[in-house]
Amino acid sequence: MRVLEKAPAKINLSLDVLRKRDDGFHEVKMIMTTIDLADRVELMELPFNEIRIVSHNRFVPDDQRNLAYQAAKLLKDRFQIKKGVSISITKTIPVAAGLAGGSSDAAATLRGLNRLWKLGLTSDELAELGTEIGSDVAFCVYGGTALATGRGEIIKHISPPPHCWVVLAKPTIGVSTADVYRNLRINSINHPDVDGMVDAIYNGDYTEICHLMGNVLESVTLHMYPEVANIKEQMKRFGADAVLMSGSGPTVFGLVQYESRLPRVYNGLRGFCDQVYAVRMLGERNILD
Ligand SMILES: C[C@](O)(CO)[C@H](O)COP(=O)(O)OP(=O)(O)OC[C@H]1O[C@@H](n2ccc(N)nc2=O)[C@H](O)[C@@H]1O
Ligand SMILES: Nc1ncnc2c1ncn2[C@@H]1O[C@H](COP(=O)(O)OP(=O)(O)OP(=O)(O)O)[C@@H](O)[C@H]1O
Repeated sequence: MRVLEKAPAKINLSLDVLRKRDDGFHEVKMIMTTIDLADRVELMELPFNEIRIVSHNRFVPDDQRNLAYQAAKLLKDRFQIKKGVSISITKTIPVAAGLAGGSSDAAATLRGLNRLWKLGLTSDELAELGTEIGSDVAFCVYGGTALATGRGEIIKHISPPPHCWVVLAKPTIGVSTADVYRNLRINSINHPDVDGMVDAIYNGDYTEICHLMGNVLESVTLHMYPEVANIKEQMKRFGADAVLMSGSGPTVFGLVQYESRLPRVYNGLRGFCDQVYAVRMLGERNILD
């Protein structure tokens, strides 16, 4: 039997860090939403008891370091599954980009194996398991739009943002999330208004959403990699309505309300950045059901 799952990327419309916790993680308060840029995860039963990763992307590990492998191993161990599976990952989401590509592949693997192995787990149970793999995995199990707190695993679903385009530009560098959190100066943070953003989304107020976009990790990554600041500037110059770095970066995204404005932003960025995408938001819940 064969199961296919879509694994979409996320962006953070707002990302605040409240404090460093005793377990080394940071307490966050952020708004995540799914976008229409997705990997494809294909799961196939194997006639022997092994987890096999197939990926033709040289930046993606094909062993136990792969988050999709870890998802399969977790389910096998927890539910004593003695079956093998081949996990084929077709990457579209850029790697180490701040778009939760690996987390979404892991979440897709959890959803897909739940079907393949007929485990009967709920989305909430899958999200709880996903938290053992990484902080972004719980959100990726559901997709949609959410306010995420704790270390990112406490998910409160909220209404989708109004329809608009998202232009993404990924500089050639890859960023380590752990490095970015480590270099964050907690005491000099300029906190974004995350609750205001929840209200703006609820009210479908596009202008206010643009106005309130903020990410406290930006200061760290922009300091480490000045080219990210340059891409932000260019995206603004080419006419995006609002521009922000996603997650720990280095991908920069810009919101564009009117399709007529899209070519100027997209083509402008293509001039000096290899990986540029123009996609829609997929903020509704149950897009992955
Ligand atoms: C930046 C974001 O992508 C925003 O959505 C997430 O906060 C990061 O989520 P992630 O990549 O799934 O992160 P994890 O794999 O859980 O953690 C990677 C590393 O980032 C740091 N980390 C992560 C999440 C968090 N709330 N506090 C942290 O300090 C920790 O050093 C951790 O070792
Ligand atoms: N399925 C996977 N796809 C991509 N990278 C993976 C995968 N599994 C493990 N990795 C490893 O994880 C690292 C981070 O990749 P990923 O694309 O998940 O980062 P990210 O988008 O910054 O994640 P996040 O936004 O959750 O912090 C990569 O350098 C890679 O070695």
